[in-house]
Amino acid sequence: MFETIQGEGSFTGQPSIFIRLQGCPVGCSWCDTKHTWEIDPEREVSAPVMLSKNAETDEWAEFSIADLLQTIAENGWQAKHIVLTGGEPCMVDLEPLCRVFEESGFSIQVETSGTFEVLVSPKCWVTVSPKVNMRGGYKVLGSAMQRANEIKHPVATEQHVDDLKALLVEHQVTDTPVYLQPISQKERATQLAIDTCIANNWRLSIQVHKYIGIE
Ligand SMILES: C[S@@+](CC[C@H](N)C(=O)[O-])C[C@H]1O[C@@H](n2cnc3c(N)ncnc32)[C@H](O)[C@@H]1O
Ligand SMILES: Nc1nc2[nH]cc(C(=O)O)c2c(=O)[nH]1
Ligand code: SF4
Ligand SMILES: [Mg+2]
Repeated sequence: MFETIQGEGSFTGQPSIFIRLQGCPVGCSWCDTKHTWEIDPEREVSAPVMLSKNAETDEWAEFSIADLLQTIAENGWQAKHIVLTGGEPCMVDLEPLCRVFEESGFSIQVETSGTFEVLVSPKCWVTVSPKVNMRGGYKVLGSAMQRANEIKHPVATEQHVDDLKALLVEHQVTDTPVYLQPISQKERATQLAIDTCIANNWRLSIQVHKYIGIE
């Protein structure tokens, strides 16, 4: 859990509190958070120890919703926007968490692969980053594509663009904003994303935090 600037998608630039949930079975080869994949019982630590970490780690801790709110208050964090990410946050029913945070005056956003049912509050902003043919064998759910407030697709090859176009047709998505996000700041991927955004009237998401060296 950390406070930073949202670096992706339509909330780019928004001070945000990130809550990174441990665990993801989707298996994207280029995933930039592979340390979140396994929930290894031997890597469990206490909540205070988890919060003291300032580098990527495969350690994890259990937090109650009250613990999360207390952490925000204790740190004096001023952001009013919460980003639930991971790992794959939608392996959990996030609705109770959304409700408590919204009652406390926060807006909520979830970053998901769309491979699990999206259980969130009606007001939660849902960013679906659909995954096609990843190692874990999961498929993007139509219900996630329909619920998406934005679709953010990582690209490095023409195949990634074709995969996205096929998904948009399959799930009849026409009005949702589409972002292309170059995979791992590669120059060719960035050029492909720029050209494809212009050709399709889509938007570009360049993971701003990685260019300015923040979390
Ligand atoms: C690490 S994922 C966690 C949330 C969820 N599992 C998902 O995939 O949306 C957060 C975002 O980072 C994107 N992402 C992961 N690795 C990336 C990389 N190497 N380059 C660009 N985007 C990446 C994902 O597609 C997703 O939009
Ligand atoms: N600054 C910042 N913005 C982000 N937007 C989505 C992220 C993620 O890992 O889900 C992320 C992240 O890790 N850091
Ligand atoms: S679904 Fe998200 S967290 Fe899981 S492997 Fe893919 S990018 Fe990483
Ligand atoms: Mg990230």
